Amino acid sequence: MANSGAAGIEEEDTVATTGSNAAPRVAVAGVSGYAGGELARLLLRHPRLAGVRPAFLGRAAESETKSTAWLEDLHPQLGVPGTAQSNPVHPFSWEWLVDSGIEFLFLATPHEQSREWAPEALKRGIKVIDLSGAWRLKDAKNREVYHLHDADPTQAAKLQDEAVYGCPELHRKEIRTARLVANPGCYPTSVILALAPLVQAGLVDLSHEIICDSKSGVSGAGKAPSAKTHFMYAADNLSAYAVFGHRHTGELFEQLHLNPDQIQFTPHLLPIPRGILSTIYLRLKTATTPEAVHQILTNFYSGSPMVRVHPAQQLPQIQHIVRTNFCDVGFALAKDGKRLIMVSCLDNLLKGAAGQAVQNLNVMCGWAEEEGLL
Ligand SMILES: NC(=O)C1=CN([C@@H]2O[C@H](COP(=O)(O)OP(=O)(O)OC[C@H]3O[C@@H](n4cnc5c(N)ncnc54)[C@H](OP(=O)(O)O)[C@@H]3O)[C@@H](O)[C@H]2O)C=CC1
Ligand SMILES: CC(=O)N[C@@H](CCC(=O)OP(=O)(O)O)C(=O)O
Repeated sequence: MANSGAAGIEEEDTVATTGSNAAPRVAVAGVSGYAGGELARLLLRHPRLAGVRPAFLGRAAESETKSTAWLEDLHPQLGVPGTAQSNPVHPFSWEWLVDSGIEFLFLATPHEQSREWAPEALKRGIKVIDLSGAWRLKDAKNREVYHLHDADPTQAAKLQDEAVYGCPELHRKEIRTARLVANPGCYPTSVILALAPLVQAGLVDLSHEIICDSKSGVSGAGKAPSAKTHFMYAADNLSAYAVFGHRHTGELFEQLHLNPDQIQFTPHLLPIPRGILSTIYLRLKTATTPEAVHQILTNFYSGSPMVRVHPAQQLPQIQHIVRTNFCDVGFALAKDGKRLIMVSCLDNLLKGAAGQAVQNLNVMCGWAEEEGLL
């Protein structure tokens, strides 16, 4: 799996290895961010990567922000900077990545940067798992919300066709052989995993709009402070935002094969650091029983270790999934057997971002999907 090595490169300037060549060499760009920090934590303790240290990259050397020398300066929870166990952060450089024999590049970077870097990586034979929204949407209309610019639109269109939406529970087979995996958005992961089994089974009465009411902790907005994430606004508060126009709506249309008349999505900012809870209101075409709904969900997720289906009426809670890679899915069915409320919960930085990205790496490498995530 691993490349043969980096001929002519100084030992300390490349990815540090500890002897084994069996593990692939992986790198994280955007490691100073919230999702990048979680990726670093997961990759450093991943059992399959024990022989080869992951590489961590900051911005390019010539960019305005100075790259920090140690990962542990950026994320002190990972250890003490400057010790034998600490990890260097390299300035972003294609030459360095190629010379270091990197095979998988995680992009925990803004959408525009990921749109530019993914083709560059693939050109150099490096597979990409992109955490941004840059490559998730097949329909150009849905993508407009990201205002992406392509240096080579023809090549970008080809790559967009090739990109695989990185929801292993739906696209495991395609992810296995993908070169470019577009990790899903945090909100869409929670909504899609709750709805897909029922929508795919054709059980949902789509003459009634599906209403998705989602609430996210503040880390969903990234580390850059803003008026919205300011303590004085976010604390002791609950607010709806991006009503009728959140950029994640396109992912729901495309992945659930629904149109704007059939599904409505409203996000809310919750005054907690991390976690998402989605409450989804829908109607079934014919009256059914809680046991039948539960059976459909458990059948759908029987081979999916990261989704936990709750028994009827036992609704998931954020406390139970925070700092885990699980998505918990539960439901309550009204007495009429038709009005159904689905509730799903996940950690936006894990199953909603870094954890799902590592899950995708596991699938691409043919490892057990949950490795390094339990
Ligand atoms: N937070 C979340 O819950 C989720 C985030 N995502 C996506 O994951 C990606 C990362 O998110 P998150 O960690 O929250 O974001 P942060 O804002 O916390 O971190 C962004 C990272 O990108 C780097 N960066 C910013 N601009 C550039 C640039 N021009 N070139 C290179 N690097 C750059 C930053 O470096 P520096 O420190 O130098 O500024 C930082 O490392 C985003 O695309 C986001 O949409 C996806 C799902 C959930
Ligand atoms: C609370 C909060 O602000 N959440 C972010 C979404 C999280 C995210 O990063 O999703 P993408 O990867 O699609 O950007 C938002 O609503 O914009």
